[in-house]
Amino acid sequence: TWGYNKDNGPHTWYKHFPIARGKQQSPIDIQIWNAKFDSSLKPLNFNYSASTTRRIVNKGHSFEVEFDSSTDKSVLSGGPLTEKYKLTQLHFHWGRRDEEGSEHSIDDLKYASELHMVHWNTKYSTVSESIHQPDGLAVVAIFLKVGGAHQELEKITHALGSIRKKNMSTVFTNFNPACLLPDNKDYWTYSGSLTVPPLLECVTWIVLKEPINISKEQLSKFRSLYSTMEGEHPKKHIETNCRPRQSLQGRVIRSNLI
Ligand SMILES: O=S(=O)(O)/C=C/c1cc(Br)ccc1O
Ligand SMILES: [Zn+2]
Repeated sequence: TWGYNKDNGPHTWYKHFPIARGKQQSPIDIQIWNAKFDSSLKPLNFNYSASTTRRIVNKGHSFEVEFDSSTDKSVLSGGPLTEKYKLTQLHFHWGRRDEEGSEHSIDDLKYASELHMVHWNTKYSTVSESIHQPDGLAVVAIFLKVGGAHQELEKITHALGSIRKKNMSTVFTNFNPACLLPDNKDYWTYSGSLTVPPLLECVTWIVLKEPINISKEQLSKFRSLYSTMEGEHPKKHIETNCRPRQSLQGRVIRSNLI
C-alpha cells in the first residue's frame, strides 16, 4: 500500500491515483503577496462540543482523533463556506526533523507539524459521498511551531501510548477540539485536494495564519508510533507523513486579512 518510503511514497502515488497529477492538488506554498484580500469572506465560526469526541486510532500513516458527526454538535461555518460542515476527524502531519513537517508553507517557511481538522458538508448524507463532491470537505489546517509543550495536546500524546501499532485504537472522550485553535483565526483559503490517497479534489482548504505550540518531546511521540501492525516485522516508525507541495495551476488564494 501507499506510504512515505522510497518505494511507496508521494512520487509513486500517481500510479494507483492518477489525480495526483491533477489541477487542484494540495498542499501548496502560500505566497502572501499572491493572495487576494476578499472583503466578502466572513469570520470563521467554530461551534464544537467535547461530547462528540469518540476514539483515537493509529492509521499506519498517521493517527486520527475521531468524532461523532451524526449530529451537528461540532460544526464549522462562516469563512468562505456557504453551508455548515460537521467535524469528523482530526490528524497531524510531521517530518523526520523539526525544521520540516508541515504540508503547506508560507512564503516557503515550513513548520514542524500541521494539524488537519476535517469537516464534511451537511448537505450530503455520508462522508464517503462528500469526498466525491467539489464542496464535500472543509479542512482547517493549523501550523505547529516547536516551543513549549501544548497542554491540551498532552492529552492526545498521552493516549498515543495505547495505539503504538497500526490499527490499534482506544476510547478518547471529553476532549474539546476548540482547545487546539490559536487565538487569532485569520486565514487563507483555496480549493484543493486530500493530501493523502485517494487525493480527491473535494477540499475547501482554510489555512490559519497563527501557529500553535508543540514541544520537541510531543513531536517525538508522534514519530514513535509504528506504521507496522502487531506481529509484523521489521517494526517501522512513522518518521514522516507529509506530501511535497504541488503547483497552484492558476488557482486563486484568498485572504480575510488585508
Ligand atoms: O490529510 S487530509 O487531506 O486532511 C485527508 C483527509 C481525509 C478525510 C477523509 Br473524510 C477521508 C480521507 C482522507 O484522506
Ligand atoms: Zn491531513
